[in-house]
Amino acid sequence: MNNIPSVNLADFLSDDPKRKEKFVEKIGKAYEEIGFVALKNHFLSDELVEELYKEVKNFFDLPLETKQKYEIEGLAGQRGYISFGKEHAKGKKEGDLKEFWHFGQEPSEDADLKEEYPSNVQVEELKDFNHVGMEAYRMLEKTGIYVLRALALYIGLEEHYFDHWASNGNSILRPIHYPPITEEPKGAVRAGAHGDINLITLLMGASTGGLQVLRKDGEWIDAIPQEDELVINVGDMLERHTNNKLRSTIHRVINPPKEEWDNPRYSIPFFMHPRSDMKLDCLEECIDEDHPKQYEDITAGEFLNQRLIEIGLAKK
Ligand SMILES: O=C(O)CCC(=O)C(=O)O
Ligand SMILES: [Fe+2]
Repeated sequence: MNNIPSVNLADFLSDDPKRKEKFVEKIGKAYEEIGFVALKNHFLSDELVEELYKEVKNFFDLPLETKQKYEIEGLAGQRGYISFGKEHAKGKKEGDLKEFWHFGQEPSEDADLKEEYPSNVQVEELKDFNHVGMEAYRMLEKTGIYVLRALALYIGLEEHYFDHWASNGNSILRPIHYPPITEEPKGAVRAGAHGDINLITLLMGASTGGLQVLRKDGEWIDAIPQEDELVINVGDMLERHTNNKLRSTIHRVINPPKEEWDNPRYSIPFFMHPRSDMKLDCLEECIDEDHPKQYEDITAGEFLNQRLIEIGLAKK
């Protein structure tokens, strides 16, 4: 059952101001309540999604020694391959039952950010892997910018408030492979309960099931979108910036029942980060007598570094 609200980006892009306004209200309310929506009419074509899955599956099918060539020390897991079991949810000791890849930002010439972002790691064995990944990256970034515009309006900010911070931001596209489960996982799960670090996450592949979201009443519910929908949720950076008005909801990926252990799972989240110098200080629009300021001032870069240490990807 699909328990998360579904919204249609075509409403936001429509010339009819009423449709646009309705989209803003619906997505804003959903993020105050459950923190997740399913989005239709994003900018990823079916062909691109299909090609990306093909490349991603081919990559994870490569021999482990080949994949390990692309696991590069000193990048805090921010680019290239991250091996099985390495990442764990904040506060949990068991590693998640997953291996993954990170594509990072390739900023436009005029953005003056070349020095700041490490280069992407190029997979020699698969000639289309990198360019297909980056094409999807750009379409997800474009989709995310519209979602952030809707949220800016909902909060009472100027519509384009996030544009500068999120375009050429430090976003990450993360294809994940959850391999078949071959032995009793002893406390480990495909993805332990966590909130995402970033502003918003756009997730492809949740239609295969396994993703669960923690509702305010403490109940875990399945979040299973239609095949053509992206699941989009608010992350900790946006929760913090909006002084808890928009919620970064805890979610997890559960292990399947034993008779389905043979089935691998693939999913592809896009973690939309701002530029590192964005201040995440609680917005004045979100502070009043009933909602006093909840967080210390911090930049996106500082917040990310703290969190990468807490989840096992960066060293102190
Ligand atoms: O695999 C999924 O469906 C979700 C993964 C996730 O929540 C994450 O990587 O942050
Ligand atoms: Fe997540």
